[in-house]
Order: sequence, then structure tokens, then C-alpha cells
Amino acid sequence: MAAVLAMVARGCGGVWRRLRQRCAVRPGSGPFPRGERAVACNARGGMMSAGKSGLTPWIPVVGLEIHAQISSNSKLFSGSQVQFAAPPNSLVSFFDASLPGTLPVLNRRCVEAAVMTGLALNCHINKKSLFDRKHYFYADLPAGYQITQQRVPIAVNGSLSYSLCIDNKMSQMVTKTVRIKQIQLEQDSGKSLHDDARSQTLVDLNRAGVGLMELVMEPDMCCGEEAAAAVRELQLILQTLGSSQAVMAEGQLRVDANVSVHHPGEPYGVRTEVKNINSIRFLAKAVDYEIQRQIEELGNGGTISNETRAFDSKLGCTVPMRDKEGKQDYRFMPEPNLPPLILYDAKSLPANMNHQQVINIDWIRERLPDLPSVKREKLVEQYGILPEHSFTLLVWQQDQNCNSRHSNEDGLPEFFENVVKQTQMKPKKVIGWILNDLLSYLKQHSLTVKESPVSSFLLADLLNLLEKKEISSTAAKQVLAELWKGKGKTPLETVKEQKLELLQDQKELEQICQAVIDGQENEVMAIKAGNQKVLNKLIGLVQKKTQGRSNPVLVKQLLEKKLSE
Ligand SMILES: Nc1ncnc2c1ncn2[C@@H]1O[C@H](COP(=O)(O)OP(=O)(O)OP(=O)(O)O)[C@@H](O)[C@H]1O
Ligand SMILES: [Mg+2]
Ligand SMILES: [Mg+2]
Repeated sequence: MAAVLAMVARGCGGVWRRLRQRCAVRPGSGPFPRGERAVACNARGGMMSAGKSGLTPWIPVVGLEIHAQISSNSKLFSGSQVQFAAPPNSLVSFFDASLPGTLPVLNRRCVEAAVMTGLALNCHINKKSLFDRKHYFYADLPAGYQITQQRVPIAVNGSLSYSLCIDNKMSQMVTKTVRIKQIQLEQDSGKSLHDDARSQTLVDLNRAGVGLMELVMEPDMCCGEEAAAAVRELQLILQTLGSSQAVMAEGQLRVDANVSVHHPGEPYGVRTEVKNINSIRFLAKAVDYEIQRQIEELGNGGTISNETRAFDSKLGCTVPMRDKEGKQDYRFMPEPNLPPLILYDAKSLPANMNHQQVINIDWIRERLPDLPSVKREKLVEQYGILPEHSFTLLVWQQDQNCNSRHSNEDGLPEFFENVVKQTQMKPKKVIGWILNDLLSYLKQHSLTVKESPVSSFLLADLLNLLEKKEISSTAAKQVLAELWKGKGKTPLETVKEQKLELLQDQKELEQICQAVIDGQENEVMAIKAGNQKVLNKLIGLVQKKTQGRSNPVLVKQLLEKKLSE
């Protein structure tokens, strides 16, 4: 065990600690009742787990398949509208319902979105990709097959870099990379609505035929935290590109987590697949649960079968759904109604070609927006803020996108930049006001940046007063609290109304300092005996007496002078 514990170094240490605490607190009970276990990271960032005996470490392996709904007005092969929560079966064309004689017509927007996503994820874009039929029987799949890209997908061999904090500390971030095996275009299925009361199942085909990108990642991850961080970054990239709104709560981003464990030097273990996880928090929990369950099972002499499981968010565990397709034959065959999808680049584009009829990969590449990683780098370079602060700015924006459905609106980074443009305060100081003060208000009131009653202009105005030493930072916080009430007053008006101007009268300030010194004999003795920390208490008392209107630097000087007399 000691050897395994020594490996807690990077990445998933927080998970390890939580799991260990759970085991320590509830020995022999809970979801993993037997045996001691530990999960830690090895040097390459992988998580290692000791089984029952504690002698043979386990290496968990995690690979994700992600279905991202393409942001498009119409479906992948039909003109039906795409809309969330429309009345059941109100957005269904004859093709979506698989009426005989109907044919697919490929949606250009969906292809462009997949190319954009592939380029953003450093993929090779195949200039020729193929469509296939994947057969399976289910009530919400009227054709009996799904059109997908099994043999030659549109994009292959990419990578996604993502960062995660060690032990939940923003200051200790590591960056990792997961390989993207492929991105394929495919149709979504309909939805089965189970009516338990009447023991019947109803089918809604609104979602049938909506364009999806399936992103298949290589099994490069090793714990729930890594999987969660990778999906977070992917979500932000998709939203930045506009290729998917990626709102998980609306099923626009669904994750299948493949998990296995094996001993070092041995081949990968049999994987189970936890299907359709629709929240990043649940993803992390499902993966970690599944790792522990498999270790437990194998440690007790059992075996892992290649099965499909679901995550029960109420119980916090995974449960079997059905056996995996080792037994199920999808009977893949080429889709006869769709020719190969041909894309061009600047070199291969035929002369005199009508641009409306072709897709030029280079044209799309040139128009890619700045990706989140580039945005973060620019923020750090341009404004000198810490990398972890740039991270918080973008992650907060992402949370907003997911909650507010305005994924393309200006977010926190833009707010920060606008404040910086309008104030003389240094960006390094401005970021503190945004991340500590503004964010806590927004969080408290569950508001988006757009809904903030304090605009970037107002905040800049306030910070200018502070910069010009017209108010103290304590007073600035009071003004911010007032501005937050949204009464339409300017910071200066608020300062005047509440009499928060900095005390300029040095004589008055000296008198107040003297009064504080006279009333704090013990503290004065402590300071004189060399305990300088106590000075802060006296500064605080002066601030209190002046209702935060004194300049703490000046107060410190005055107190020091008086105490040395
Ligand atoms: N031993 C393993 N442990 C964990 N994950 C694995 C392992 N082997 C493969 N994977 C992951 O399993 C996933 C396989 O996805 P892929 O789409 O290729 O096949 P599939 O799950 O059989 O197909 P589908 O679910 O689309 O019908 C990939 O994300 C891959 O990284
Ligand atoms: Mg797959
Ligand atoms: Mg799968």
C-alpha cells in the first residue's frame, strides 16, 4: 500500500482522497463493502488502484464517445426543423418517418460544422468520406437502421488538450492531451416515452434524423476528473465554434464512458460502457464508480463482461442495461442513397467551381474563431493575468452558456476586457474585482454577465475613483453593493450620497489615530515589543471609526509615526 500511496502526485489525487475517505469512514459498508482500496496517480498521470490485497496495482483506462448535436436549423438529411421541446411529432418529415420512396438530402451546414470541429481538434479531414447503414431494431428508429459513417468518417486522428487542477487547487493546473480517433456524421434517433401508468410506450420522432457528430476518443484517460475536464473543454470549443450549442441538460451533448482496468504490463481489460451521461458532474462520478466497481469485482475473483450500463444519479452508481454488441450484429452496409461525400481544399478545388456547391476545407480553416486555449493565452499575454484566472474567466462563460442558452453572447472575458479599456486600474487588479466581487454577486443571484446590474462601464467608473484615491477599497466595496441594487446611480453619485469620499483632512485623521492608540494600551505594548501584526488591528479600528473612508496606507504611516514617538 505504501508504494501505491507514494504515487499520489498529479492529476487525480483529489479523487483518491475522496474515495479513501469514504472507505475510511465506512469500513465494510456502502457501495464498495469489501476490502481496502486506494486510487492514486502514477508518474505518467495515470491513476493506479490497489485491489483487495493491496499488492497488485490496477491501472484504470477511460475512453469517451461523445454525441454532439449539430447546431443547425434543419435535420441532417431532411428539411424538418430542429427545435427543443416542440410538441411531440410536430417536426417530422416523410423521410424522418422512413416512408418508402423518400430519399436523404445532405445538409451542408452539418458538414461544415463537422469540418470546423475536426479542424479545431487538429484532425485530418478526409476529402472523401462515406455513409453507412447501421442496423438495429428499436421503436424510435423507424427505418431499422441509422445512417452513420462507419468505414470512412469525415475527420480522423486529432487531439484535444485540456487542463485540470490537482487537489481542486486552481494554482496547480496540469495540461493533458487525449487523442481523437474520429469524428463521424450521423443521425439521431427518436425518443421513446414510457407511460408506466398505462403500460405503454409512445414514440416522438422530433429528434429522429437530427444531425449529430460522434466524437470517438482514444482510451487515454484514467479517472473521472480527467474525463470531466476533457468534456468541459470540448464543450467550450464547440460553443466557441458554434458547431453545437452543447447544452447537456437538453441532450445536445451526451457522453458514453468506456471503462476498464488492468495490471501494469498486461493488455487492457474488458471495457464496460456507461451510456448517455448528460452532466459533467455525473460523468466524473460514473467513471470513478465504475473503476472502483471493476476493481472490487476482479479483486473478489469475478470477471467483467463487455456490457452496457447506465448511471443512476440518485443512487450514485452504475447499473447494467443490456449485453453489449459482441452478440449484436449491426450488419453495417454502404448507404446506397448517398454518394461519397467529397470535400475540397485550395489545391484540389476545380477551376470555375460554384462555391455554393462545394465545401472548401481551407476556406473554413481560415475563418475559425480563436479557440478557448488561444483566448486564454491572449488574456495572459496581453493583460499579465495568471493562467488560472484566464481559466476561470472562460469556464464561467461556459457555465453561463449552458444555463442561459445564449452561447454566442459576450461573456466574462469580454466584460473584463471592457472594464480594462475604460479604467486606469492595472488589469492585474481589475481581475481581482471581477473574479472575487462581481462573480460572487452573479453567483449569489444566479445571473448571467449580460444580466448584471453593474455594467462594465459602471465598474470601470468605480475602479477609477479607487485608482484616483478618491475612495478607499472598503468604500469601493460599499459602492459596488449599492450599484448592485440597480437604482441607476453613478458610482460618484453613490459616493457623495453615502459620504464615502476618502478623508482628506490629515489633522482629523491624526486625531482619530491618536484616539485609537489611546484606547488600545495592550496592543500598543505588543507593537512596541516587536509584534507588528497587531498594527493591522489598529488600522482596522481607524477604518471602522472612519466608516472605511480613510486611506489605509496613510493610516499605517500615521500610526507608525505616532508609535515611534
Ligand atoms: N479497454 C478499453 N478500456 C476503456 N475504453 C476503451 C477500451 N477499448 C476501447 N475503449 C474506448 O471505447 C470506445 C469505442 O468506441 P467505438 O465507437 O469505436 O465503438 P463502440 O462503442 O463499439 O461503438 P458504438 O457505441 O458507437 O456502437 C472508444 O472511446 C475507445 O477509446
Ligand atoms: Mg461509437
Ligand atoms: Mg460505444
